[in-house]
Formats: sequence, C-alpha cells, structure tokens
Amino acid sequence: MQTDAAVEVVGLVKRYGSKTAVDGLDLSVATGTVTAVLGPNGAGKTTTIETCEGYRRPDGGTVRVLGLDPVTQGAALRPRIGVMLQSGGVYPGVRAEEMLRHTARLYAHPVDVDLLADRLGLGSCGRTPYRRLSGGQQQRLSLAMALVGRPELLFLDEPTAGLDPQARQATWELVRELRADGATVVLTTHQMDEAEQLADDVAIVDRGRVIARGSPEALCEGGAENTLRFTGRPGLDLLALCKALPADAVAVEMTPGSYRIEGKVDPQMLATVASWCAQHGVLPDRIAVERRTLEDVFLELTGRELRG
Ligand SMILES: Nc1ncnc2c1ncn2[C@@H]1O[C@H](COP(=O)(O)OP(=O)(O)OP(=O)(O)O)[C@@H](O)[C@H]1O
Repeated sequence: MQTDAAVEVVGLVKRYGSKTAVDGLDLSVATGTVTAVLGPNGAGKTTTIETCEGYRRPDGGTVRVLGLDPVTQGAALRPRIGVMLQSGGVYPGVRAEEMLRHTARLYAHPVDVDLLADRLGLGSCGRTPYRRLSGGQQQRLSLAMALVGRPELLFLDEPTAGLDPQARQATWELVRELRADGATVVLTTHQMDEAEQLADDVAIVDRGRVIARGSPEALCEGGAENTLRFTGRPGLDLLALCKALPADAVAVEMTPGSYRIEGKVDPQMLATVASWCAQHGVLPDRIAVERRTLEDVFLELTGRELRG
C-alpha cells in the first residue's frame, strides 16, 4: 500500500441482495488532497464512501483508511475522520448548538464551536430543534459536525446540495482552508463547478467502478476537441475556410454571422482562421476558444440517458 494514501480502496465489491452497487472499484486518495467523486445517480458513490467510513462491510476487495480497516479498526479510525452524511444522523428534537457541542466533546482537539457556528451561519438558530431547521440549516449543521473534531480526513457526501449561494461559498472556503491545513477531503457531488473549484483530483464512477481519474484540467484536456466560435459578416464561404483548415475540422454558420468550428482547436488553427478572415476582409468582432468543461466530459463518459 502507498504510504501517502489517506484512502486506498482496491477491488471493492458491495452488494445489496442481488444488486451489485459497487463492482470492483479502485480508488486511492493522496494525503492532503481534495478528491471529488462524481457519478450518475445510483453509480455507487455513497456506498463506497459509507464503506470507507465503516458503515458498510465490503463483500469483496480491501479498504484502508488512514492505514486502518474501517470495520475492524473503526474505534481507532473514528476520532481521526469527519463524516457528513447525505441526511440524518441527528435526533429530531435536539437543538443545533447542543448537538454541535456534544459532537465536539467526542474529540480530543475540537475547533471553537461558536466560531464554527458563526462561519456557517448557525449562530442565530443554535436553540432551534433540528427538525425545525430549514433543509439548508440542517445541511450546514451536518457539515459543522463533520468539521468540529479537526479531522485529518473528511468525507462529505454532497456537501452543498440545496444550499444557497452564500452557504455554498462559505462551505467551499472551509474546504480550501482544511486542505491548506493539510487535511484530506473526499467529497461526492453532482455539481461540476464544485469539483472544478475544489478538487485536485476527480474520480468518475459509473456502474460501481471508477471509469476516469485525473485532475479536472487533465480530464478536460484528454482527447478533447474544443470549439472555436467567431462572429463576422453573414454568409462567409465556409467551404473555402474549411479548405484552409485540417481535414477533420467542421465549420458551421449557427445563426447569420455566428460561426462555430469544431476539431482540434490549437494555436495553429486560431492563427489560420484569423489569417483567413484577414485575407477575406472579415473583422471577427468576437473570437473565442471554448474548452470542454467537466460536465461535457462527464456526459461523454456516462451518457446522456437518465438512469433508473
Ligand atoms: N440500503 C440499500 N439497499 C438496497 N439497495 C441500495 C441500498 N443503498 C443503495 N442501494 C442501491 O445501490 C446502488 C448504488 O447506490 P448509491 O447510493 O451508492 O449510489 P450513488 O452513486 O451515491 O447515487 P446518488 O447520486 O443518487 O446519491 C443503487 O442502485 C441503489 O439503489
């Protein structure tokens, strides 16, 4: 096992009855990094994370978290990790502040509860019972509970789903600070911008396996074809333009005067288009290279159909 891996999952299999939720999944998370686990609904992300947290027992493969087996060495592991579940884990009648203080007492070196509550906008609802908190406030309390013990490793299951933009930004800021302090973060998300903003590394999971892995930048570049758009006068001779471009490039006039070229968009292609425009007396009033986004990559890899 790599010594710098905070999480090392090898060949994980997890079944629910006849349903195989995780099907030979490998995932290694380097210490001190933020890894985002992406995947369609039902891909097996939560099951994998819950197995790492020790809530589920693998049917096959091995899981080591901070070098420990989460099932048999859970007592040693739990004080070192923070866990934010998708929902639940809090008694409905308990007040937000009580719950946070109670959780803080379980750890040797908790952070300042009042400070953390303020950072997450929980100060004003500290005396409110959990069941009366709004969905977003419940979510923020779960995040605070995961953070309060100053964990070495933090698991966040869809941490900002349903949060307003302010709470989303506050959460992102906290994750960045944790990383700067040397913590490791594993998060699942359906928000591609969240992965792009936070993750050093992305693992795309589909049908219980990791099907792509890399930094957001690397995933967006790999094998990618980008798009070049420009606007100019309507009715340009695109056949002539295509002759100047590599054979696989396709140029289309999307709406009058708005052009899109697809293919291997590199500096040479940009220069060719600019020079062709110059030769034909066309001044493009907007010319832009649009790179593939993580969402494009995700949809290419996992398809566009809805999963049952
Ligand atoms: N407790 C359970 N009992 C039976 N089947 C389950 C259970 N939990 C999950 N599953 C099934 O296992 C598969 C993987 O579910 P999981 O929750 O791990 O996916 P996910 O990638 O986290 O999905 P989502 O993005 O919707 O949260 C799904 O088909 C789901 O229906």
